[in-house]
Amino acid sequence: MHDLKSILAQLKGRLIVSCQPVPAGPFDTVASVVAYARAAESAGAAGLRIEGRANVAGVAGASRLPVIGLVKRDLDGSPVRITPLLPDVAALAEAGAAIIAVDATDRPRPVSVPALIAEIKRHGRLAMADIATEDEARAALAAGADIVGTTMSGYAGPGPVPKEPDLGLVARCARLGAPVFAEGRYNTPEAAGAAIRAGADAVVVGSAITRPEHVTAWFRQAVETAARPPAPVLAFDIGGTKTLAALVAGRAILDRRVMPTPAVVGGDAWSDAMAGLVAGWGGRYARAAAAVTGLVAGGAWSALNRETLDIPREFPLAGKLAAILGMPVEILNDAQAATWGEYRFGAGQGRDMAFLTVSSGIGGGLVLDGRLRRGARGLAGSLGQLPVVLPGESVRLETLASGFGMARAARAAGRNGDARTVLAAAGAAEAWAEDILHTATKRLAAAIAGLQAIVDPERIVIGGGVGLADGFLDGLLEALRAHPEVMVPELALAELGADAGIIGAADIAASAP
Ligand SMILES: CC(=O)N[C@H](C=O)[C@@H](O)[C@H](O)[C@H](O)COP(=O)(O)O
Repeated sequence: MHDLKSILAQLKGRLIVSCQPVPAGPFDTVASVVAYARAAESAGAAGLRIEGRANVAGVAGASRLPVIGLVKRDLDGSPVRITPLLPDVAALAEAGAAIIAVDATDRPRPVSVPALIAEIKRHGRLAMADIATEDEARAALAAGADIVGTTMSGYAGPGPVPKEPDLGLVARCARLGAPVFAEGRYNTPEAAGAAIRAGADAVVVGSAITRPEHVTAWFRQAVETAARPPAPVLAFDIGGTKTLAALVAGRAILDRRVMPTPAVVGGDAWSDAMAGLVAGWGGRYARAAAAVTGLVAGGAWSALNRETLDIPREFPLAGKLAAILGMPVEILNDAQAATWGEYRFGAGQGRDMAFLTVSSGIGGGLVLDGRLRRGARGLAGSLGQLPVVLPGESVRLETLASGFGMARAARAAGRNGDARTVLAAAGAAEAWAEDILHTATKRLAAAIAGLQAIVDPERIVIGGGVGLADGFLDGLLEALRAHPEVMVPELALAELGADAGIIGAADIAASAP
């Protein structure tokens, strides 16, 4: 009889190694599976996950660790592969599995999940339910499962398999109160540790330890992608007034075309205009990207400021562009794309950095630990949206300190002209303009000091037509003097100018696996 409590106590907070060689590969023998199991045991693993009756019997005879047994079958008429049939349960129990894993996803199957779990219990073994959703976990527990495994997350739906493990599902299942084993794509020690912190009782790791073919492919792909000479990428930059298309290789722009952004975004006329803009470029690129004004999250595009561009709510831009171009299109916010461009090829190379573009509006982005941060809603780094509380009102930083904001202040002072006029007049020591510049830079400096306090980047890169104009950086540095020295960042001017967004977007698409 296998005692749930003592086996779970043995596995609690420990590593379980799944020894499942690539089918028909050089390690797909009982002897190799046993060798993997013994190596895992000698290195301190607390449990093993083994596929197939013969492998389970071999490992049970060679190791003292508890074995999670399963049988994979490819059935006609059902996508369920992990222990879908009742006779396999008996065979695994007889071979020495202490725990038997079954696919417990809500999909067409020959034998119901409750019937499989009852069969496992009948043989006195523990039932591990491999699920993909919290609802499936609830149903399996209600049917008597002893352990929930997040094994099937990412494999039971229609979409592509994600790269990262599903820590959110681990956390949600942990709240159900039953033992949870995190499993599936825990490919690094960091991810495995994160699973325990998310509430997992144990972590099952397979490919990263026992499938050298997979690990080799990960490294090969990373090395070859990094070594590849930059192939041209088609990139769009969709702004409030103009839409730019370019063929980009690394930081070089090979070709470019521009058109006014159509007034109505998303209709047939817009699709035709986008297709027309890149007509004749077919065959010159194999990847595509778009940097856009507004918010981007999960392939959808939304307006952040309806005055800049009136985008239909949650517009499926990635899908629409993919249909026009006939290939997947990476989409991202334009300021975040420019941040990545400056990080890869410009003033922020190789360091934790923030980027701020001060032009008609104010946008921004963050690169931390070599990764562009997009944020849960696509907002990360949007410093222009920072609320500024003034007596009696609350407005956003962008409304006050951007090019439009400075031009508005000039009109209020009875002057004509845009932000550049203000900067030129301030340079000539005209008091009215010095006043406006001082007010704008003072507000921006406060936000920048706040950003330094929150993120503490090594460098903040300033770009945008206003940010790069003569006199602006000096004004900003002057205004920063009012803040404690530790909150005054290292500032640098952007190096890629107006092309930063299109270069950054193209590079993100180029470096995807
Ligand atoms: C979805 C499915 O069939 N998963 C299988 C379940 O046993 C195995 O192929 C996985 O290797 C195992 O879950 C461990 O995951 P990873 O190899 O990602 O560490």
